[in-house]
Amino acid sequence: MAADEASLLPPPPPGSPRPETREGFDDRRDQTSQALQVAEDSAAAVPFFEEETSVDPAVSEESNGDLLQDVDEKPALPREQDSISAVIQALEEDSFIPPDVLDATLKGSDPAPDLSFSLHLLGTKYNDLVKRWLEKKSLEESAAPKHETLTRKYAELWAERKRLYNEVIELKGNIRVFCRCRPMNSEELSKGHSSVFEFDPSQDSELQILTTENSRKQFKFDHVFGPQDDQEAVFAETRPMVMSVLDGYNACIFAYGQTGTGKTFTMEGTLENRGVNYRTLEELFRVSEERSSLMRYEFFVSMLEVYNERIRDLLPENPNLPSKKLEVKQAAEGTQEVPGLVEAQTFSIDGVWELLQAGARNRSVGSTNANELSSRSHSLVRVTIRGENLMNGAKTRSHLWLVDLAGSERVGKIEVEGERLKESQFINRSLSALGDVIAALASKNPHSSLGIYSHLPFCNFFPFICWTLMFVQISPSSADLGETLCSLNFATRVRGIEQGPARKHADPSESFKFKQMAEKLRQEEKERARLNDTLQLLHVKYASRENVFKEKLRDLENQLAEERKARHLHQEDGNRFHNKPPLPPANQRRQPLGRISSNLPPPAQPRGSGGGGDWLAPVPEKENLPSVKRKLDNGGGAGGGATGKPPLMKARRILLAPVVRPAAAPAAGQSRRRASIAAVPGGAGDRPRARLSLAFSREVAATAGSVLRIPRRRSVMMMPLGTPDGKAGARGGGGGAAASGNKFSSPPQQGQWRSRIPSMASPRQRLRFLSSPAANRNMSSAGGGGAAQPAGGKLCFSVQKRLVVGSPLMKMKSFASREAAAPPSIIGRFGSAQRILSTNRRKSVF
Ligand SMILES: Nc1ncnc2c1ncn2[C@@H]1O[C@H](COP(=O)(O)OP(=O)(O)OP(=O)(O)O)[C@@H](O)[C@H]1O
Repeated sequence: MAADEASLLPPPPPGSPRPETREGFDDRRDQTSQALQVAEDSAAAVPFFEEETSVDPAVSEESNGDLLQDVDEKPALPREQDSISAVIQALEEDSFIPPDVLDATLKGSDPAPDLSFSLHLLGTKYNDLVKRWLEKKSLEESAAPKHETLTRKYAELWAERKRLYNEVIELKGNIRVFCRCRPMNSEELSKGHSSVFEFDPSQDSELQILTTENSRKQFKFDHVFGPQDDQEAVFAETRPMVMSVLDGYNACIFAYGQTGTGKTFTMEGTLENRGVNYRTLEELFRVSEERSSLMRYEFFVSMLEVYNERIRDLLPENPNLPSKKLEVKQAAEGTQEVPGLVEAQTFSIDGVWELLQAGARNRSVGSTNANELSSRSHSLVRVTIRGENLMNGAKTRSHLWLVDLAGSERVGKIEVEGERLKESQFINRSLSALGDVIAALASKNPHSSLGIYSHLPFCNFFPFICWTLMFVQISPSSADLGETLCSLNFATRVRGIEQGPARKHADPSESFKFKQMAEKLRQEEKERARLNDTLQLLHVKYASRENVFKEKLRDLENQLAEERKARHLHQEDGNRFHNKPPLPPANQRRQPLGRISSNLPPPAQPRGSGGGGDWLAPVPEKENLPSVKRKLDNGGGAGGGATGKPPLMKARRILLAPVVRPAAAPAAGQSRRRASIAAVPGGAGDRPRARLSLAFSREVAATAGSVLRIPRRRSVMMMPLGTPDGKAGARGGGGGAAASGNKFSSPPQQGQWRSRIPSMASPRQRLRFLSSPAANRNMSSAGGGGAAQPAGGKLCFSVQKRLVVGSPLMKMKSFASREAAAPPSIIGRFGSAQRILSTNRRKSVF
């Protein structure tokens, strides 16, 4: 046995009998190997392994733990024979063999030590297998949810990447224009032509054309490739756009330019310098391989040629048969199709080059003076990509058009005639149509171009194309300057059309200016909206307030009407006052004038020669009506003839009844405006005093529609109108003169009056009480004992109150003009309102 073979055997356990001879050892090794093989085979065959997918990891771990626990708990078997039985039983039951049982197989004097050793080895191996299997199963099951989460996340990220990628492509522009200038060829150099192409590689989107010796014309494109840029550099810029085709977007790359400027070189290239077509397919295969775990792609290549407005298949199934005529038709789902066009499926990049070359060989080529190998047809390669998402089953189908257009040179330059002239005309017409189609595409109404340019089939596909890349190929030679400028102008037009309102290539400073303007406009719009809202709110507020005011006005008018009505009734009642003036019902005493008027005395008889008798006659209307005023002027003036003064002005409110006013505040629902005059016994001194308590409500209607706010309650203390000797004798009109003198010349004191008279139910009761001897006694004692009593126990005074609203000075001036000699006495002032006592109107109260 070789040494290395011996090293493969496991070391025998300590204490185990070892064979002495090489032969014995070899036999034992063979037996062990056979036993191991049998054990492994049996382990592979037992259902234990087949059931692995149905075992719960928690349960398996638990059972594993139980097994190990059982091992610990089982007592060591003393006898070797028993241990062998235990091992065999464990194997039969597919359970873990306890290590001590295994060890026991080697102990003692076994008649077959090799068998014991083999059994031990087998058991150990078996235990290892069970342990590994359990670990593997546990790992698999714990990783399963993670695997699912990761797969889902991957799918989400992939979808997001796809969206962002295509968004970037869109932001870069749906139509991009690259310019490529080929190097000067030997013929041009030999003829001594100079290069008109100027290009700074650091400014890779600008080029300049020397139009004359001193002037240049600048052009800007998405990218400019100079003569030194190779095919790889060109494709590096193209690659990002190609990728979106795999995401299900249609795309188109076409080369445009004068004959011999390198269109075919850019698109097809050569074996050494493969062009865009080959590199694109190569890239598509590479990426599809990358995505193979998520997507499955199928690629189909078609090649066709448009020659003199006829479509020809460049990959016919049988090249020997004449090519059939193809047409672009609209499919049922609205897409454009070319029925009958061969679609060659390609499974790898290996066969693509051959395929492209075969198609290129079938192109209609001719020879002109401009370029011997110039193609007089448009060559189109269509790559169809069918994709299927392996996770959700979503399917996509997209086309990539790779177009090598015919030379764009003007007919006049090429000296052709006959068939060649016809070709040139077709070419020029189709190229001019291409511009129109692109313009329609850029004007966001690409469907308008459908069907009108069937001679350029890929134009019909433009509406379904997500993005387009145009290579404008130019020659650097001064001999081709005219054609170069034409091509560049056309490309500029294509790019300019696309730029329009698009998002790219806007001047940064201009865009910043526009952004600022837009921001300002937005702010102004916001402000305008805010002001509008405020205005609306004010309108609403104004409308609600107007309603409130209208309501108030209506209330006031109602009150005024009630007052008029009450006054009218009270004046009628006044005619019967000598008997018992009736009080209006409590609910009609809300208005102060109603209350006052309810106590009107009976009309006084004319006294004296003044004959002012009729001024006290019941006035049907308000006292400040013009008719009344005239009456007052005539009668009152005469009545007050003792002074001979004309009345100051119309009185608005007249209080005639002496009212004992309780100190308590008016109950809710009572009149808001009250005026009362109470004649009460005076204080110390021999002069009887009458206290006039004038209480005003908070609001006094000064004029219709205006409300004057005054303090809720005021009491005005006034001197009584009795005679200095204490006789408050009855006075007629002439008595007015006495009362108008110094009785009210000094401003009255203001103070709080507290009634010492028992509260009476009604003014009439109070009046009776005041007239009674008991009251006189009562008042006399209250007044200091020494006070003279009113004659006959009767109280007689005259008072007139006037409410003047407005500036006191103005009113005074007004009074002065009419009554210069006797200014009215102001007995109370509440804000801009004054209470004035005048003597030109008097009423006697008993
Ligand atoms: N960038 C370039 N670098 C090197 N050689 C170039 C380049 N561009 C064009 N050429 C060479 O110029 C010649 C004319 O090119 P090509 O045939 O591609 O022009 P074309 O525009 O396709 O002409 P046509 O309109 O006749 O098809 C070819 O020999 C080509 O190898």
